Amino acid sequence: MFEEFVLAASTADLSEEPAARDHADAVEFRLDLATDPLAQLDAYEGDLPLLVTNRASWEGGEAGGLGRYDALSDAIGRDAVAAVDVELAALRGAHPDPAEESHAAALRDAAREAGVAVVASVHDFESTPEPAALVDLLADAASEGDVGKLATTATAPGDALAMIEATHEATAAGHRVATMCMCEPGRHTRAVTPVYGSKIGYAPVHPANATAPGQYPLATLRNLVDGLRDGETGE
Ligand SMILES: O=C1C[C@@](O)(C(=O)O)C[C@@H](O)[C@@H]1O
Repeated sequence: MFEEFVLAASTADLSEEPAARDHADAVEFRLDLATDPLAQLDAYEGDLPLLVTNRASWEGGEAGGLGRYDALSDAIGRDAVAAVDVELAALRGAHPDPAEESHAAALRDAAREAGVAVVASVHDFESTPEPAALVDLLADAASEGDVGKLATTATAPGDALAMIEATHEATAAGHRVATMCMCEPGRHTRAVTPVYGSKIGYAPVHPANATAPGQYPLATLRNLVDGLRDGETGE
C-alpha cells in the first residue's frame, strides 16, 4: 500500500463505505470519533481496505490515554485493515509519558508482523513552519513509518507553497510522504501535493462530516487529483 497515491474516505461510520467505493481507494476509520468502533469493525463487509486512526487528544483527536493502543492492536488483526496511523511524537519518545513510546513501538512491531502498513503522522494546528523544517519533519516521520504524514495549518498562501516545496524536496530525497495543509488558504494543497509525490489524500464522503478543516468532499478531491494527473477532469 502507498506505492501509488491512495485517496482515503475519512469517516467515523463504516456504513458509509458503499458510498465511498466509487471514489475512494481506502477508508480512513477514525476510531476516536466513532461510536462502538470495534463492533463496527466486526460488522464490516466492505470492499475498501481500512486505514485505522485513533487520534490522541494531545494531537487534535478525541482518544484519551494509552487505552487507544488497545483498540488499534485489536484492529490491526483484522483482514480488512491494511494500515494504521501512529503519531510520530509517540514513536520518537517526544511525548512526556514514556509509556507512549513503548506502546507506539509495540504497535508498530505488531503491525509489521501482520503486514499492516504504518503511517507515522504529525499535525500542526497553529501554523506551517518554513520548508526546511517541514522537510526535516517529513524525513523523521518517513523514517519511523512506511509513510510520513504531515498536516499543518495554513493561514496564508505562502504556507501552501511551503508545503508544496517541502513535499517535492522530501520526495526527491527518497522519502515516502503524505502532505496537506488544513484550513482554507491551504485547501488546494490537497489536490496539488500528490503531483509532487504525496501518497495519501483524506476527504469526507459528506462535507458535513469533515475530519479536518479545509477538506474537499471525496468526489471533488478524486476529480481534482485525477484531473491534474491525467489532464482530464472527468466532467
Ligand atoms: O491526519 C489526518 C489528515 C487530516 O487531518 C486532514 O487534514 O485531512 C484528516 C484526519 O482524519 C487524518 O487522520
